[in-house]
Amino acid sequence: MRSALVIGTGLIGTSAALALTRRGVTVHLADHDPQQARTAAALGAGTDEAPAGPVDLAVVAAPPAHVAGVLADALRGGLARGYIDVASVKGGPRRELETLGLDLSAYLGTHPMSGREKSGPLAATADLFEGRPWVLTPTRATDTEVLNLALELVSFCGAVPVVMDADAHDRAVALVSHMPHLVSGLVAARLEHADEAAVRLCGQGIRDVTRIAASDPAMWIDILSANPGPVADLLGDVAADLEQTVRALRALQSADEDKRQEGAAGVADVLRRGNAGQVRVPGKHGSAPRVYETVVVLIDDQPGQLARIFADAGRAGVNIEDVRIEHATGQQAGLVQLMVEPQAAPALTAALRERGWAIRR
Ligand SMILES: NC(=O)C1=CN([C@@H]2O[C@H](COP(=O)(O)OP(=O)(O)OC[C@H]3O[C@@H](n4cnc5c(N)ncnc54)[C@H](O)[C@@H]3O)[C@@H](O)[C@H]2O)C=CC1
Ligand SMILES: O=C(O)C(=O)Cc1ccc(O)cc1
Repeated sequence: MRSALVIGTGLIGTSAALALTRRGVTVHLADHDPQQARTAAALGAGTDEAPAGPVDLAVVAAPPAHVAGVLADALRGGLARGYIDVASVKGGPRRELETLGLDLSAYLGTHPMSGREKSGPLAATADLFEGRPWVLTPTRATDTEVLNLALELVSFCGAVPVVMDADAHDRAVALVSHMPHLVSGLVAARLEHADEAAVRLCGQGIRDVTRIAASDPAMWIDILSANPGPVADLLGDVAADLEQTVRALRALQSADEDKRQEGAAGVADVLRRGNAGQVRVPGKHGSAPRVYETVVVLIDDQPGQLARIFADAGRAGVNIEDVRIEHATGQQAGLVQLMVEPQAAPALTAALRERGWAIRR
């Protein structure tokens, strides 16, 4: 691929454009808000000048509700040899395009399974898609050339291609992205009017559960509007589980010992099923889930502390697989959780202690 046109230069479009530019592709940037395209160009994602002729690949990265319209205009204008979109839902935009009666052989619906809770070009990074699945939904009518152009883009972005049927994709993302998003929002909503004294006690658990609730509501209304059925079905299942859990907790308040035992069994059941589901969440780079040991280090909230810990871990020959930081409420201190292979944990603990770090259990 030598040239590309990215239409919609927000988080996803600009991230893809940055990755393509780094691989030597000439990238043209367009957005219905020209300021967004100018910002993306200023970040080094390409040029906001229109291409002189058709490009190899047009990448439509506008919100889902606009995808079919933007694609239809691009197809009619003959702007590229191949056309893809990156919208979070795949069935709706394809059906919309089909009703317009266009030849869709040069179009392929795709979805990179990577995002952030921030939007716009300033949140973009060239490595956003690295190691993440990128779903491709070809049909029998899809040109092989277009599929190959999309595979080249996925490879330039360092992502892992996954081929799926569009509707199967929409059911899958309802389960792993859309329904969890709403549940995260529902949990976070309980904090809106909570006492400040309670909110101050927030720890890593609630931070993990509510992180994605910080996303842009406008974008998510678009996504959920394009996939309401599968999300409602799953949320209905969650609601049934919630009702059962509330009944079990009420039983735990009972004076009757048998009722209390029934309640404990009900709560234990939901926790056990949660454990069974959680271990199925893939590890980083989409590999099988791994169980790491956590080494916890107390740090002062000062510049350079993390870099020093990583350097000390590197000197001890230990690879840090993952890292989390928990900030101590109201204090200039934090707890750094270093996730490492279980056999590496004792060596890391010893090496960090020797270098003066305070290790916590
Ligand atoms: N945010 C995320 O985490 C992910 C989003 N996606 C999908 O990527 C697409 C873009 O999302 P983001 O980059 O997050 O949104 P964003 O809000 O950062 O960027 C969207 C851009 O599209 C532009 N735009 C809106 N209507 C347009 C139109 N008619 N023509 C041209 N440009 C138009 C906006 O001005 C904005 O610059 C959406 O379809 C979304 O479903 C896919 C994976 C992850
Ligand atoms: O970060 C997360 O947990 C996400 O779920 C990000 C995300 C958001 C939207 C998408 O279409 C794909 C991925």
